[in-house]
Amino acid sequence: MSCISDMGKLLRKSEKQLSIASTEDKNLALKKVIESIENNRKNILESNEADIAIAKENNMKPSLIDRLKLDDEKIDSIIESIHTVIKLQDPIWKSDKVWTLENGLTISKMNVPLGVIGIVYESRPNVTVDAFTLALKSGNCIMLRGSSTAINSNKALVKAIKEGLANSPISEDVVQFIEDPNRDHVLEMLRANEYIDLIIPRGGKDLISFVVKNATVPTIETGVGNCHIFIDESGDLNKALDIVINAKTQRPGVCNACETLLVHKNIAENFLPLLYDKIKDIVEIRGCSKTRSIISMKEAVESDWQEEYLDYILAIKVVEDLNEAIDHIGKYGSKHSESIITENLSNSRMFLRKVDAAAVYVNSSTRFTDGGEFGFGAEMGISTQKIHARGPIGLEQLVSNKYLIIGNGQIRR
Ligand SMILES: NC(=O)C1=CN([C@@H]2O[C@H](COP(=O)(O)OP(=O)(O)OC[C@H]3O[C@@H](n4cnc5c(N)ncnc54)[C@H](OP(=O)(O)O)[C@@H]3O)[C@@H](O)[C@H]2O)C=CC1
Ligand SMILES: N[C@@H](CCC(=O)OP(=O)(O)O)C(=O)O
Repeated sequence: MSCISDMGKLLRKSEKQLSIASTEDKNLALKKVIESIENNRKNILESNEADIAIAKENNMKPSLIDRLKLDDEKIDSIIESIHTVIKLQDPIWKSDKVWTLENGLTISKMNVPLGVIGIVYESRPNVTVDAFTLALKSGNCIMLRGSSTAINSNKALVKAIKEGLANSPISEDVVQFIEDPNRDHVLEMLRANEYIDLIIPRGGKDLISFVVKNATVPTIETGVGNCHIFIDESGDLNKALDIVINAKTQRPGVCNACETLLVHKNIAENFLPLLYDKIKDIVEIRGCSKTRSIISMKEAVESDWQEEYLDYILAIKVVEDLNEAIDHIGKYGSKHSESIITENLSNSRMFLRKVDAAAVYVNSSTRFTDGGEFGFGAEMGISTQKIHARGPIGLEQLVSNKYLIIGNGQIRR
């Protein structure tokens, strides 16, 4: 028997218990997991050091090592996320829609768990805990398949989660982790309709296209982030500087970092030298011909507009106006996060309405597209598709519904 079907059976067995667990029991289980992460902190950090050492040997780039690395501060923030999810309202067995028909039937639309969720995710150990936490609070069991590059960290975190659950009213079987890095198991997950109700692929282009081609289990796709910032003619240049520097350099290895900057032609000569001065020592800049007529730099070619660098590289294009910026984003953007810097209300409205993306910003950094930042405690991924869930996937997106109809003998005529 394969590891997927073995795990699938355990998950299906635990599903019923978890789907009807009380909020108190789920919160208690999460508190026990927090205690256990604290108790396992040293082991988690040592295991992460092992992953980092291997990543360095394999020449993983620094921006991606930053994504993989855990330290005390990151463990504290993982724990903080669990605390936040504990405080959030339980989305299950809640209804915002109850009505009575003329024949006296009362119908309630109730939130219920999806069942078993499978997630395939990138080299980011915090996702192991975030995904488990959101799944548990929303009454869903979860099968975790993290990146092989984070295997030691993930094993240590799952050990801590299971130890916590063992001291709680919720079975430790509600979470299953695939330890074998063979990608054949991913394919098996994608087709395990008997055991998995929803797959969330969280990663790059190759993963998403592999999933789209092969999955028979329903999926919510997350997507790459080719995110833009457009500095409009009326943009406040001080705000623009802070926002661009934040969106490019705070964590360049993540999907909501800015990859291309679009600058209105009427402010390009003022703005570009200011920006260049601030970032030239840390960010490689590639520009269109108009940008290069203001500052000398490497030429941006067609592939630069398409690329998600996930690195200290920024492409810059000078545009005629708002419409050209919106068209460029429509052509090259990945429908993740897009921002306009403007003091012009009608341009900000136009941008908000016309740009088709999961998160559209005015005068702020694209880095805010994040479940934690949005107040969801954590995120299962950021959906860039429109069906069912769009943007950061939190508790509210991890539910299905069920209609409850209460009568007193009605029949249909
Ligand atoms: N919108 C969102 O929510 C998010 C988007 N992203 C995007 O993800 C990308 C970064 O992730 P990256 O580090 O490249 O992660 P990858 O896409 O390389 O890997 C993610 C996971 O998928 C697995 N995987 C990748 N390709 C395949 C395949 N063909 N078949 C089976 N399994 C596969 C990996 O396994 P293994 O590593 O073991 O080979 C890993 O577990 C960026 O583009 C980023 O923008 C990332 C996170 C969130
Ligand atoms: N929401 C996260 C980014 C999403 C994410 O995990 O992306 P990535 O680091 O590309 O795997 C954040 O703001 O840090």
